[in-house]
Amino acid sequence: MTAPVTTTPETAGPETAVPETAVPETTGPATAGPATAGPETAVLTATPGPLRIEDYQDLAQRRLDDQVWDFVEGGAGTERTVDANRCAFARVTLRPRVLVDVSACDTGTELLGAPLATPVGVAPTAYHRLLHPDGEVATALGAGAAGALYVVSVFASRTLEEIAAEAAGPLWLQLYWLRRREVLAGLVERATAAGYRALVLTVDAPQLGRRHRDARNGFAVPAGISAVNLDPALMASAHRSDAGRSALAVHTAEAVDPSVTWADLAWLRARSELPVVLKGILTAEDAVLAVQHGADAIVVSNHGGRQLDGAPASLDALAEVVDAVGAAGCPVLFDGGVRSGADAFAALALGARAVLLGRPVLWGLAADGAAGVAGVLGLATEELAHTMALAGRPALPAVDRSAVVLAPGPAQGPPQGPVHGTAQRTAVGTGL
Ligand SMILES: Cc1cc2nc3c(=O)[nH]c(=O)nc-3n(C[C@H](O)[C@H](O)[C@H](O)COP(=O)(O)O)c2cc1C
Ligand SMILES: CCCCC(=O)C(=O)O
Repeated sequence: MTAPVTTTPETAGPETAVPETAVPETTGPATAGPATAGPETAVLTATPGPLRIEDYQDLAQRRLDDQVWDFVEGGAGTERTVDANRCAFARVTLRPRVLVDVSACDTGTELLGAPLATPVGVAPTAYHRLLHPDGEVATALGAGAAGALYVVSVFASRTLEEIAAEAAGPLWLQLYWLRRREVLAGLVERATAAGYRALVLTVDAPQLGRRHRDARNGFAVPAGISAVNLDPALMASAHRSDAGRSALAVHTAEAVDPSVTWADLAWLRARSELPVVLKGILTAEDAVLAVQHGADAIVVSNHGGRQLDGAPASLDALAEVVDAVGAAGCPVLFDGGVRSGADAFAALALGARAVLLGRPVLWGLAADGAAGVAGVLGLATEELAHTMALAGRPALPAVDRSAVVLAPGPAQGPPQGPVHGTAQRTAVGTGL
């Protein structure tokens, strides 16, 4: 279990006095020490708060135990799809226009009827109490402070009602198709009553991906943290640690129905008036089927490379899906590998209406609870506005395909050998 967090600044050098703690006021500027100091005065150089989203990753890694770190960072199989998500952003070139009035850049948008201050939102991720004692309530506070959409995971470790009570912005509920339909129906009812505004059905996980890090770690959800919105009887296997296998994989196999098909979507539709969003679409064929089956929105996603290893980078699938739904007017959201406002800009330019952050929000949460979540989302939004200004696109409708070139990717390379626990990933991408 992770202790409540105070942020330890980067060490500035052996002879430099570093304050004990410096809790970042979200992304506030560095407070510099005295500019000059006499020989008898200690030189105080406070290090800046996080300047890039990956700064939160560093802070999070220092706070999390190795197993939780591996659960967050890891992906399926060789993790080549995890890598592909990031590498795709390194193939983006931005095409700036000049002499455009960019004195005010507007990141505001609208999604399924809700106005949003930013098109950068929170992707559904499980068990936030692994990262911070307040769990999803802290995430909701952070998302609300940033004016961002928060998609709550069905595997949340706080109740849907607790989360809703603290949320200042719109909430959507992500669902897996549970074998026990009455549990699924109950969740839909509760979400509707608590004011959630859409149901997001994740369709890329009929089984959990083969996540070698979690299997090696015998990763299980620690006692005291659980998916409290599910029947406790459903949770036993998620807590049982066995060397060589992931308890989450066992639990998913028990809880999630792999036989669900397009035809079942009518059942969900009939249960609720809420819009239904399908998350995990990567092909034009499925995008067309989604529209035909009445999806109100689609999330282009490969689950952060945690499901089908070898699936395309999300960014490479985006234009195909946008083109396929084109005239239907079904909004397309995007996730996978977004680590900066420039990355968000690229996905928006390729046709996404909004982008969701998965791991970065968890880094912010681990680093500094609600303030860390607000910090990550605020930083991404600030960087997006900055990119819009320098690219000469002061509003989101102007962030269109003329603003980017995405060079074709190389065929994905051969596996790069075994994935080791707490492996370091190479940072690549547009990185502001
Ligand atoms: C620790 C972790 C837990 C996740 N849990 C869920 C989940 O419960 N439901 C879901 O649909 N996706 C889940 N995802 C996938 C995210 O919603 C999202 O697709 C992915 O993280 C986006 O990629 P990114 O992490 O590179 O931003 C999870 C991802 C991570 C890293
Ligand atoms: C049983 C937890 C599954 C959550 C999930 O979707 C993920 O870890 O990617």
